[in-house]
Parts: sequence; structure tokens; C-alpha cells
Amino acid sequence: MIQTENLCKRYGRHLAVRDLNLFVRRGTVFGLVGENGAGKTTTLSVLATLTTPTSGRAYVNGFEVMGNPAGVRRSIGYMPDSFGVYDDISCQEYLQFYAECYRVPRAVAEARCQEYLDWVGLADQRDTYVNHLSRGMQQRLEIARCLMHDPPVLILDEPTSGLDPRSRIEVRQVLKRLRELGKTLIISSHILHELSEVADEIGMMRRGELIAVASVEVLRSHTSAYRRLHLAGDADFARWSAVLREDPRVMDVHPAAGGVEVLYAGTVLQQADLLARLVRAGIAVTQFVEQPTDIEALFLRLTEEGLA
Ligand SMILES: Nc1ncnc2c1ncn2[C@@H]1O[C@H](COP(=O)(O)OP(=O)(O)OP(=O)(O)O)[C@@H](O)[C@H]1O
Repeated sequence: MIQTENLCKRYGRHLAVRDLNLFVRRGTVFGLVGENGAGKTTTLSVLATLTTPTSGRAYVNGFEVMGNPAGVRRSIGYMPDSFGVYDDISCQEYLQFYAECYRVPRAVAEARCQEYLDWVGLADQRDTYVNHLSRGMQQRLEIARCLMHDPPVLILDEPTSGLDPRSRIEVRQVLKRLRELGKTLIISSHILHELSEVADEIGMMRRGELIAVASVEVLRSHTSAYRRLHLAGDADFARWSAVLREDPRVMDVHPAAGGVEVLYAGTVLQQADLLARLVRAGIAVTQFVEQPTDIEALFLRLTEEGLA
């Protein structure tokens, strides 16, 4: 549905996207993650036909971005990372205006307007001016706007950026539901953890390159299989390591602030055995805390090991 072949984009002497080979299957959600300047926005704007590639090819819904940009535009709903809204125009008028731009028949546009406002949780804001909505509501309205001409592909650039935690959750809920509509999605974000909640597959970009691609299912199975524990107390590393490694569920031990960090393949209940073992060995444990999984490190480790 979306494919790039050795896609490159150069700005002057700077290669913003280099030899990018991307493949997004129909009906799936692909998350593009990377730090600032990684090349995510450039990639998405090439796919949206807003930026011309320097070399290589990019296809959306079977149309090549340079060969048939009109075909691509008909096929996509694009939400840029920053957008302005018109003043003094209601949500309904805003959506209908876009529908008219795509020549959606009026009756169809009216029905879709109702349906999608409801769908993104803005049914009661139908007559509110767009510039009076909160930022989170505007982001959700933008998602509804992308759906008005019923495109098979959605390209969403940082749909949760600049939002407070509650609005992020609300937008994320809408993103999760987009798969119900059978759309193919490509979504960018800085935050891998957030993308892993909505995507089927994740690609990580760094300095213009796609450095790793992993299935979220595989990532999840690994994050639920292992726990990261931070332990502190009065023992040196050799002592920690010797006692902890007696437990076959301890996969790895390495030094950390005031103690050790342990990769543990047991359940929460089995952690109690581990603590008891340490106490029996005479180690005064002052801290025994489960850490959130460092999903980014796990992602890179799995892709390096070819497991993802
Ligand atoms: N129009 C432009 N002219 C010159 N350089 C640009 C232009 N647009 C982007 N760049 C550069 O290309 C690189 C990739 O930028 P891009 O915006 O694609 O990254 P990004 O991953 O989306 O980052 P962010 O998360 O900050 O939006 C950066 O070094 C950026 O400065």
C-alpha cells in the first residue's frame, strides 16, 4: 500500500532521507519513530506529494508520487505536524469545506460530518468555532478532516505532539480505532512507547536512515516475558551476582546505582522468592523495584539479533 525504494531527499548539502526502503501492508498501522531531525517529516511529506524526492521512488496505493501525484492525493488523508485553523468557522463548516475541496457530494459530506465528529468524540462541538477548541480537540478534528473524502491511506505526522497527557490519551484512543475503518496508516512520533500502543509495526529512523523495523507483537511478547528490577543494598557486585544467579529466572545482572539491575524472567510472585533468597544470604536489601521496560533498548536489541 505504501512503498519506498531507495528514497533520498537532499536539502542543499544535507541528506535528510537516505536510501529509505519502507513497506507498509494494506490495512496495517506503521509507526515511524525517531528523534528530532531523523527525517520523519521529510519522509511523510514526500509520501504526501508535498516534497519532491531527490532520487528513488515512493508509491502510495499503487500511485508513484512523482508520476501520479493526483492519484496519491486522492488516496491519502494527510495531517501535518503543525497546522493552523481558520477563525470563526464551526467544526461542521470546516469539515464540509474540506469535503467540497474533494468534491464529495453534499449529502454524503453531511452524513460523514455527523459520523466522524461523533467518531472522534466531538459530536457536541459541531457548532463550536474551530479556533475555540482545545489543541487536543483540534487534533481530533484534523483526524476527522482527513477522513472526509474516505481515503484508503492516512499519513499522520506527530498527531499527539504538543498535547497534555490527557489529550494525548484521547487522541491515541482515536488512532487505535482508526484500524477499525480498515485504513492503512503511517504515523510518526518521537515516542516509541506511544507508537507501540497503536501500531502493528515500527520503523526507527536515525539521521535519515531506517535503522530498524520490528513487529509490535514481537516487542510485546518480549516486554511481557522479562522484568527489569532495580535492587539496592549492602553488597558488592560479585556478591549480588553470585546470589542472584542461583535463581535460574535471572537472565542478566549488571551494576547500577547503589546496587544492581536484574533482567528477570519470572512472575511478580516469583520475585518474592528472589527477595527471600537475598535475605537468606545475609544481604540487607534496601530497595527492590520493578522498572518500566526500556522499550527502545529492547527494540534495538531484538532487531540487532534478528528476532523482531
Ligand atoms: N526545508 C528544509 N530545508 C533544509 N533542511 C531541512 C528542511 N526540512 C528539513 N530539513 C532538515 O532535514 C532533517 C530532517 O528533518 P525532518 O523534519 O524530516 O525530521 P523529523 O524526524 O521530522 O524531526 P522532528 O521530529 O523534529 O520534526 C533535519 O536536519 C532538518 O533540519
